[in-house]
Amino acid sequence: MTEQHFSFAKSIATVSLSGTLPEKLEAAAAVGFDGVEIFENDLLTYDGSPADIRRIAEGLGLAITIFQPFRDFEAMPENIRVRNLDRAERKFDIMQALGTDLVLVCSNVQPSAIDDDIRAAADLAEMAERASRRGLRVGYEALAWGRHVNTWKHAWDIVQKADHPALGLIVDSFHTLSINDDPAGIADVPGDRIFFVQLADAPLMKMDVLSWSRHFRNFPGQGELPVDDFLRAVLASGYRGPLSLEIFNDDFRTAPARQTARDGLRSLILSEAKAGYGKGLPEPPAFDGFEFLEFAVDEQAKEDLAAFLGSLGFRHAGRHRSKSVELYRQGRVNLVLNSEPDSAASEHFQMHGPSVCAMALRVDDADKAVDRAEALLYGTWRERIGEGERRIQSVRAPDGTLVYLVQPDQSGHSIWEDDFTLFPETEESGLTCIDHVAQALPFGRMDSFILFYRGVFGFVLEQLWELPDPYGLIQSRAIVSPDRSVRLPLNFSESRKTATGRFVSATAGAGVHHIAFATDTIEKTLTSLTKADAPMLPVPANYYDDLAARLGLDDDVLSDLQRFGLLFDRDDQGEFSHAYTETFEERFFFEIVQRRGGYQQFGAVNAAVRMAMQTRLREQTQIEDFLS
Ligand SMILES: O=C(O)c1ccc(O)c(O)c1
Ligand SMILES: [Mg+2]
Repeated sequence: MTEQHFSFAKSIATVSLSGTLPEKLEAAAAVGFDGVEIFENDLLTYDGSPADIRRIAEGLGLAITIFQPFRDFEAMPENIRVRNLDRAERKFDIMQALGTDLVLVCSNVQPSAIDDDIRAAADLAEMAERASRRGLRVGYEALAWGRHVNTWKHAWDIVQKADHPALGLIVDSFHTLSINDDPAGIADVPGDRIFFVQLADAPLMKMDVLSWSRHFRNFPGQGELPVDDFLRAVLASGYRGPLSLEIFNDDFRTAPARQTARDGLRSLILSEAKAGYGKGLPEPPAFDGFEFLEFAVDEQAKEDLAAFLGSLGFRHAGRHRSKSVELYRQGRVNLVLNSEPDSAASEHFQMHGPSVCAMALRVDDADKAVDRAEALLYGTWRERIGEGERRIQSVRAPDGTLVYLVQPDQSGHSIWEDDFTLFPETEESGLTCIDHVAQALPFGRMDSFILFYRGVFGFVLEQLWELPDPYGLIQSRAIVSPDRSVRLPLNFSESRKTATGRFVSATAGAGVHHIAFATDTIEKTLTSLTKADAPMLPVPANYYDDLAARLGLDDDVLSDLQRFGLLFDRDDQGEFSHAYTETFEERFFFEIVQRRGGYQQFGAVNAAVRMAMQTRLREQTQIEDFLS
């Protein structure tokens, strides 16, 4: 085995998972972790002995990698110093019962702590000496909010001053990266003097670092800290101990433990591979937009949706050779309506009603992408196919929906030519391709989806938006392929009454809640949609007054926008005009967009208007239904 293939032991702190202590251990073991950090609080609230935990862990094949934290120890006034050393001896007893040899001492946060590195070093040396007599070791970690010690370098200085073989350094990516401290120098610490490595990411937020750390950490790859740079520096030191996830996160505390644990292991596999270790991963594929979207429908929904799509200029372009599957097409947009009984689509329909059950992306190499998904523990799926039909590979997104990967075939045929009877072309309304597909996620699932799209596909995370719905806030964040041919805004809401919240309840889970089609001639497109009686969402006149004031638009530009019912946005890069349809059966809707210049956003400034209009229409319909 070459050095590059060295695989690190993978560990997770019990604080990262929900449940009782045995439940946490079971979840960690079930998904394949090698070890766990026992967080003292989880032990205190467990009504068994440390020896019981040791037995459970052993039975599950889990090592106890560390016991933590031991707080407010070093450089205290003399009377407390003696008490602290006694306290340490009691914790050593627990460690021996647990069967772990390492304890984490985090830097003192007490106001009474003395600012004296020599005292701190002497105290830690004394603790390490006592630990070593019992075959135990002590690791010292700088908390970002430590009273006097808050950088890895300062902690390392003290460890060097203490100069005891049973005392080493512990580094934690969050504490270093949250205060913008440079991890590069960790590469120069001798690897065997680093006793333990903790990894955590976090979204960038403006708040005090203690609250940020205690509530918003997430797994590497889910946040915005440069954890990869941190890990590269740490591994350059020669460290070969465990990599351990230590995540304090309010959502993780409530989410099912196995689901969280599996994401954690994925995140470690990914981090290790990016640092050049472990089994390695195939590169993500290159993308070329959406090949199709598939809707799960029954006979009635198929008829209604086909009529809706017809008003948007889609033509019935083909029928599957062996299944009850219809193709609607315009430009490069392919929409598939699947009512085949006994299929993945019908299963989706049973659970979620009429909705998008699969998304297909064009890639250069589907096999490679599926291999990468499998290496990251994601499910894959191959549907039964008829004679001579193309087998399309797919991976399962965190909500269970399929993401198909379509690569160019050697024959030069498209999947449509291979699997469908195609009908002659007719007139269209100028839609060219799918611009973006927006999804509504159940609350608390954003991190899982981000890890999936970033990890498997190498997508890039965009800015977070807070969109005011009439009944609550919606958080929205797009994730896009590096070439931007695939754009996926992801929305979630704490309130069940917002458009996103209602969608999640109505469809029993995550799903596509709108699909945006691109056009190069939006006014012509809207003219033909109006002629076809497409149910477009009206825009209130107030919107245009505000737009005029905000962007200083010419009167004739403004009156054109208003005439076609267009929303508008502009940034340094370019301009964006867009319009929405009404909602199909309270479920999903469509958007028509035109980008000009280098505009890359999604018109988030206009989302509030859209949601207010949707709410009004919905309430109107409810009243009419009630009266009729
Ligand atoms: O938030 C804390 O107190 C805390 C404790 C132990 C750690 O290892 C840590 O990173 C943070
Ligand atoms: Mg830590």
